[in-house]
Amino acid sequence: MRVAVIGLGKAGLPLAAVIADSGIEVVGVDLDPKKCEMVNSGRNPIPEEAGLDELIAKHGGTRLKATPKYEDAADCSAYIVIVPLLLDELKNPDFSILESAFRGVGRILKKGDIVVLETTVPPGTTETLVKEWLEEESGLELGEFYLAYSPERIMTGYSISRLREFPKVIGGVNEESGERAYDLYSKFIPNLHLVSNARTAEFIKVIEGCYRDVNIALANELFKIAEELGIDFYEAREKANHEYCHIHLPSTGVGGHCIPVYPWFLIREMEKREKFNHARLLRVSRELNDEMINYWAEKIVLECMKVDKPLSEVKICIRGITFRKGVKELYHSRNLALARLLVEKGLDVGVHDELFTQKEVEELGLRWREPGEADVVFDCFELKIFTG
Ligand SMILES: NC(=O)c1ccc[n+]([C@@H]2O[C@H](COP(=O)([O-])OP(=O)(O)OC[C@H]3O[C@@H](n4cnc5c(N)ncnc54)[C@H](O)[C@@H]3O)[C@@H](O)[C@H]2O)c1
Ligand SMILES: CC(=O)N[C@@H]1[C@@H](OP(=O)(O)OP(=O)(O)OC[C@H]2O[C@@H](n3ccc(=O)[nH]c3=O)[C@H](O)[C@@H]2O)O[C@H](CO)[C@@H](O)[C@@H]1O
Repeated sequence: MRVAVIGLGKAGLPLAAVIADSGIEVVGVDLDPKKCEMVNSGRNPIPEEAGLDELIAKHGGTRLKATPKYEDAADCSAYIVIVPLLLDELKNPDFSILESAFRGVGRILKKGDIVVLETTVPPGTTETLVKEWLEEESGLELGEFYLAYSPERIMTGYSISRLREFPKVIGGVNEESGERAYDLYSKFIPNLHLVSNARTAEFIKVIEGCYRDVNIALANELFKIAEELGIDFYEAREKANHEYCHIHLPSTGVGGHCIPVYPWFLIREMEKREKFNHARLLRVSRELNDEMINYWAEKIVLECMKVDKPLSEVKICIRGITFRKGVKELYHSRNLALARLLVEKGLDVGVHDELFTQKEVEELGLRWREPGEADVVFDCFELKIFTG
């Protein structure tokens, strides 16, 4: 059998490599021809992913063949789709990338094939939109092909170990699809759980993100209260946490492609159904986390006011602009948003990030500054303000 993985990004490539490493032939379809070339020559385009270098060197171009053309995957019998789903400016899911990927699969779909979606989506997406796109494009009806959903639960940097150890759930749009998808995934995922249906599997992933967002909002709120009361939050947190209490870590807010996005799937769906009160906590948590940059900006300005210079001449350095430490990714980065907010306030802000070069920072429209050349340094990951 041959399996196609559609989308060789931070989530899709580790999955494709793990499937290939289990002995199955994989065709990776990605619109980016440069990425395909790299994979086929055994070079890993995601160097921060532990263990991926070895797998790509071993299977790239042999058991794992990458291509920008869907037609090259026409002789596969299983199609796993993992391309991004972003939010539009009104925070509604923008399905355009997913639609184009499924229409691509629909054009080469054959009787008996199985299709599995892994991208995080609003519950109900697989059984409605995805089914329609595939049926329209292939001329087949569900039953002639099988359709399921299994959320990707990796974390960039730890994806290979997560795929091999972390529990993974899978659910079909009907019973037969669920069973077939379970049999397929059992060949390369050791810790696999079949759930009632695709909608439940979709919900599981979304609520995991909601749990983190709400709990991080709580941690941020408690941090602010602790500061106000003159209490060391971290000391208190360490002693407060036990089996039944897990207070998360405070931050400049929640960034990345995942956690700030998923609550909106439920918020917008409840709004559509006019159930406004069903998603109030989710909405408030989003606001609290996004507003953390205002809290930190105020603290930084107060520190700048202690420097013996006019405020606009105080040299500030924002250290760390990625959405989390160690991952070169700026999507919804609150650290980057904080730097931009301080610039908008007319302050002399430079940034420093060990994952970026000066040129890359300048291309973002920001100034590069070494921490040693600043009067006030804010470390976005340590949440510490230093004076120079
Ligand atoms: N990265 C993570 O930590 C993570 C974790 C869990 C779940 N996910 C899920 O995975 C999804 C994808 O995330 P990612 O981090 O891999 O994104 P990414 O941006 O790293 O990669 C997406 C890849 O898809 C390719 N692509 C785009 N449109 C395509 C199309 N029509 N056909 C084929 N290829 C196409 C792009 O060229 C790119 O290589 C997310 O939306 C999320 O739902 C990601
Ligand atoms: C731990 C984990 O499995 N996570 C994954 C997550 O991965 P991720 O790459 O988005 O990273 P996270 O660590 O979750 O951080 C997100 C943002 O939250 C901030 N944060 C975090 C913890 C905290 O206590 N206080 C905070 O403020 C942090 O700074 C950053 O901005 O999403 C994936 C995609 O769905 C999921 O597989 C999965 O849930």
